[in-house]
Amino acid sequence: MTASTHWVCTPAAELDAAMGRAAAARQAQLTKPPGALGRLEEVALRLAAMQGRERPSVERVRICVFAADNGVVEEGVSAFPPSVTMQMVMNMAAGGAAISVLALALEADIELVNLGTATPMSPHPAVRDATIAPGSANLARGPAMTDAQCDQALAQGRAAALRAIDAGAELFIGGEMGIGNTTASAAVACALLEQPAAALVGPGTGLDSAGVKHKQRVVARALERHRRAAQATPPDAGRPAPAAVLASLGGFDVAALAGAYVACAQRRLPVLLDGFISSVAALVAVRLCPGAADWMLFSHASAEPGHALVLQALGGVPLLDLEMRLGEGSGAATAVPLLRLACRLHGDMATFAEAGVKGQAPLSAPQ
Ligand SMILES: O=C(O)c1ccc[n+]([C@@H]2O[C@H](COP(=O)([O-])O)[C@@H](O)[C@H]2O)c1
Ligand SMILES: Cc1cc2nc[nH]c2cc1C
Repeated sequence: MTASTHWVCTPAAELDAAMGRAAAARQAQLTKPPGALGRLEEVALRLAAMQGRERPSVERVRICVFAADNGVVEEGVSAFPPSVTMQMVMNMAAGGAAISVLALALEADIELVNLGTATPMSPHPAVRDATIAPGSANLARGPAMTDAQCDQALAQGRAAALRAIDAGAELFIGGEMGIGNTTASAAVACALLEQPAAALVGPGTGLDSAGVKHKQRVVARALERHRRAAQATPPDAGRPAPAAVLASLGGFDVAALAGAYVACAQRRLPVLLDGFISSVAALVAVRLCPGAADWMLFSHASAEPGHALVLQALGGVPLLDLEMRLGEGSGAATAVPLLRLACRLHGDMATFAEAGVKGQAPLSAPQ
């Protein structure tokens, strides 16, 4: 591990358990049968413990989309060409992408960070240029990133989280745009969860079943290459094993998301995870910094089949299942209104005493 990446091992902040209890006490007074608002209640209590406020709020949302290309696309693992990555970032900057529309509708801040596309991107005032390289290398044939590139991507994620905190964000959503990144994400998840390629590889942007089979073979080859390389090279004593997996099999966007999630957890900013790629990055974050798990909320179940296994490993049950599989942070953005409603209900409902409603304690059966 380079000195510049020691920060990923700094423990996450602790939740404010006392505030969680205070919020639970308030929730018990609200004019409803206990538990009747279901998981909206749990969300409000978790946010209270994260934000250290009895009445949490997620009005100020920061969405940060990390864009990067993936050299593994030369193996024919995506239904779309890599040029789409750059074109979609321009579309996001122009307001035409799904995440642009969602951010506007939610009045959320959106930041676009270019970590390196295969097709050169013209400078744009709405796109932060943080180019590391014109995409990662082909992970089926060699490491996707050098350790230095991986550390740079992690640091870009951290910098984005710190900017969100400086801007007063109450909730962080990380999104990504990168043709080929479901291959990189599946490879990272297979290595971390010790699963075969078939358990985590899916159609991504829309491969047919023959395409998925081919993609599985490519990931299996990458895992074998990674295994041999790890055996041949003694592990860098200072480098955490998950960071080595990330550099070998990941992508710049996955690394930046992982860095952002770790930094949010260290600085007390709640994170709302998105779909498959975001959740694999969250798995990396938790393996680097176990306490990061406390700061994560789960928005939706992606239609990408591998997502279920990653969610299971994270112990997360998503709020929504809308069969979305877009990425960009779009599933997380779609769940923001639910989080806002959970906070409003928790903060603004009357208590039994305020409303003069009797029967706060459940009636006991007559003796
Ligand atoms: O977030 C998800 O669950 C998700 C599932 C499938 C595809 N994607 C998006 O599709 C792109 C990657 O797909 P692919 O097939 O090129 O690996 C990338 O830009 C992702 O944002 C995203
Ligand atoms: C058009 C398009 C938009 C996307 N957004 C996220 N991933 C994407 C992949 C494609 C192909």
